[in-house]
Amino acid sequence: MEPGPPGSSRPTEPGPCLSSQQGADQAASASLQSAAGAQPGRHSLAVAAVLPAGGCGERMGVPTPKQFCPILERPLISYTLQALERVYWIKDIVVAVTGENMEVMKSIIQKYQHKRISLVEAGVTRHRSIFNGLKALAEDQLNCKLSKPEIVIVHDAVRPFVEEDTLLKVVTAAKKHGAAGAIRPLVSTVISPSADGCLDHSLERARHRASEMPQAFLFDVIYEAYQQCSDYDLEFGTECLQLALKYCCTKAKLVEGSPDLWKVTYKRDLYAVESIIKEKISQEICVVTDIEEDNKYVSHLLEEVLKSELNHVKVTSEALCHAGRDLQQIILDQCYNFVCVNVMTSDFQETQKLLSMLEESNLSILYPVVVVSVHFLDFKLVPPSQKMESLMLIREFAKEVKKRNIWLCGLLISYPQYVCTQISFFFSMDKRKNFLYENEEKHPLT
Ligand SMILES: Nc1ccn([C@@H]2O[C@H](COP(=O)(O)OP(=O)(O)OP(=O)(O)O)[C@@H](O)[C@H]2O)c(=O)n1
Ligand SMILES: O=C(CO)[C@H](O)[C@H](O)COP(=O)(O)O
Repeated sequence: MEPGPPGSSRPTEPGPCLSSQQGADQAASASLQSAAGAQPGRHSLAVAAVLPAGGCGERMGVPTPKQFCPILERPLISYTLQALERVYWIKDIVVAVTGENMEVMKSIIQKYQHKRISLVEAGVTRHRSIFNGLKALAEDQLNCKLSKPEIVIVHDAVRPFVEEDTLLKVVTAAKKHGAAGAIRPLVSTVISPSADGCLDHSLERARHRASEMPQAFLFDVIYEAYQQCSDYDLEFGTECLQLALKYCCTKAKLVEGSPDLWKVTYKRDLYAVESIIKEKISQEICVVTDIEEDNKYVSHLLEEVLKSELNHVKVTSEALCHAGRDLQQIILDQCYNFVCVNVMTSDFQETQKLLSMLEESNLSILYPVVVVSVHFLDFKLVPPSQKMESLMLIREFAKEVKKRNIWLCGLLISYPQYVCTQISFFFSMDKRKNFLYENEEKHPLT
């Protein structure tokens, strides 16, 4: 393991930023994006990623290496893999893991259905792990199913919140400059102690930056740098961009990254990751209904109420008709919260259709999906036995789909009063996070 500087920690507050990318870089980025968009799967620039995941997480102080620590019951590395594999123009993702954890990693890939992943044996330091990943991508490897990319992204397995936009920026800049990396402003000032433990000198904070990940390189540049670098570099180095500079005279372009790019290092970082994930999956609600005019009106009303009450949440409404093509897109885009309206039918048909679509999509393999099934009944006309039946029916569905990580709750609304009732109900949607994760036992079934 590479030694880190004593007492180092990640920045927690934003500071002064470097100016944004030059116009030329933006134009190059746009052209990469449009090429990718215009020709999915036939993108001319071959891009692969190497993920070092062979550390033991000493600073975290828990027996499980941090990349395998569970966040909402799913290992941290699975979130990072998801973030990368969603970017379709990344062709291969090579993950370096220790022999000891190889089987664990394989089972994670299988369980969460990760795609385009190849595994290599990690080295004893991060640089050695990265080098092993690069070797697997180099074309001189015999019997290798991987092919040499033009650009390689290097990204730590323990930085789960990398966005496509950032990846695109570093890849575009690497194509132009040979190397590129994400940076963040420093929060604390960096000082140099002398041998007697006293201050030798202090660096001017505004002139320095924290180097984060992802980084990207022309493959030939970084592979050459790793082949040439000394054992000392491999043992104690912490900066890939520096290797490209030192051994290939390639000056990396520095790209401003987002605050979420920090490296999970200490135990408290796991709590931060969990909060961010909960926040992210609470940001969108889709109101689903069928094509009946009445239902359209109701869903529109719900949408309006939700929008006005939850102004930080994106609210969409979709019809469940014609095999729900639009809805399928919403599911593909990973919305995890649904309100399903059943007005005309008394047997939760719409909800059942939605549940089938969700189950087919495998969305809930990655995160819990919440479905609120709203059912309008005119209680004056409906006998109590039918009310009970409806309640029992949805309770049974709920039990069944819970096994597949779908949280279903039902809301029976007396039709003549439904407008008032729905308003009070949607106030409580704001509490989705707490409702989901903290009050598991109180899962309401109205
Ligand atoms: N021999 C190693 C050491 C580290 N890494 C990986 O490099 C990334 C960043 O390293 P770091 O945060 O230092 O991870 P650890 O070495 O696991 O942590 P610590 O330094 O606290 O022991 C992590 O994804 C880690 O798994 C690796 O692939 N091979
Ligand atoms: O942030 C970095 C980017 O250059 C570090 O090099 C990288 O994450 C290594 O971490 P560590 O030194 O803790 O192994």
